[in-house]
Amino acid sequence: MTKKGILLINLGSPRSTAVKDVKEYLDEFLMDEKVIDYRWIFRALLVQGIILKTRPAKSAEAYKTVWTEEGSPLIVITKKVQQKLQNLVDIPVEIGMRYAEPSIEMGISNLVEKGVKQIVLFPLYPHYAMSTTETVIEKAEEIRKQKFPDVRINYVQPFYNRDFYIDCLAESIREKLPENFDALLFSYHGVPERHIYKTDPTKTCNMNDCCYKDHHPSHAFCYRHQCFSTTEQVIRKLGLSKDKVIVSFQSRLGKDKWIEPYTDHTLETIPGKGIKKIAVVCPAFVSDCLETLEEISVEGQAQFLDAGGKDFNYIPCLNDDDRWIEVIRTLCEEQLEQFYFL
Ligand SMILES: C=CC1=C(C)c2cc3[nH]c(cc4nc(cc5[nH]c(cc1n2)c(C)c5CCC(=O)O)C(CCC(=O)O)=C4C)c(C)c3C=C
Ligand SMILES: [Fe+2]
Ligand SMILES: [Fe+2]
Repeated sequence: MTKKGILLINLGSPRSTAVKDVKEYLDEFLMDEKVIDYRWIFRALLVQGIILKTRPAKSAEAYKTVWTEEGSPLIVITKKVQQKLQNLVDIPVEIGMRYAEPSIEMGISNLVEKGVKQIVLFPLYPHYAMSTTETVIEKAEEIRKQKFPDVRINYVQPFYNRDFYIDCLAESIREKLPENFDALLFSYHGVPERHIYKTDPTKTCNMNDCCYKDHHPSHAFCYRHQCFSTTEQVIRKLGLSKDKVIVSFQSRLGKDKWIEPYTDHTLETIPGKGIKKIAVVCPAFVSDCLETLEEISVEGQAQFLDAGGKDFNYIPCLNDDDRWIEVIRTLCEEQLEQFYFL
């Protein structure tokens, strides 16, 4: 029988917190045309001519605040997930990162060395975005065609609307919710608004009245829609009323308009509206990383408290929670079964 394997893909982190390593990482990341979708010359002018002059030093300082003895939290957590999943399944499990190392090519190559010919590749993002799921699949296909043409890959699809994932996320939030809170903030990673129009074939998403309200399958490519949909499903499971819930989008970069509302603006304005005690969860991320541990737990908390907030509770990502590992296993098994129909 053809040997199968699983490849878990996450975003990736710099090799170390040295400014040169952060610069190399940001160069690869931001020169990806699915992330900064300008014509090459304009992307190079912006990234190499402007962003890489100052951002690496600033980001390196931020990375230092979250870095662990074993390395970047994102990579350390992804390795733990790999180990736990490996204990549950009897086929090889490897990891790969879209940027920096271990690369997607290394991940595929490690599986191929173990005799694997059919790979289930799992981009570890609940929601579809051009800058995440799409770039992972494109990169993996490029590598497969060039270096491993006799290998087949099945891709795990975005899972933001799968019941068993929503159950798992809702339970992990329920366990960490403080007894008293004025609001639960769902802060998702943002994307430039333009990306939504590029990837939503229906072009129906009106930002002021996001297509998430329609729950129509043809809107599945609207990232903002998917984030609101996740929130709606989770709060239904938690039995929370909508007036206790806020959605916002974090981590914007550059001068373009990103999807709104922005998390930093939200954290600075809600204390003035009487919302003083909050819990914050970041469901666009399945592993804690710079954007959750530093931008939200440290910077975001400071913004909220400076604006008059009193109590800030960060709810961790799913990380290596056993229930999440089960979700991963189920999603991978669905794709493994698909090989039998080929
Ligand atoms: C969760 C999904 C993510 C989306 C969507 C996303 C889009 C996106 N990101 C940038 C720019 C940066 N993101 C950075 C870090 C970062 N981003 C994600 C995830 C998504 N990004 C993660 C998990 C991380 C953390 C990586 C880690 O090592 O912990 C960074 C680097 C850090 C910094 O300098 O701030 C940048 C830059 C853009 C432009 C974008 C969509 C177009
Ligand atoms: Fe939408
Ligand atoms: Fe990002």
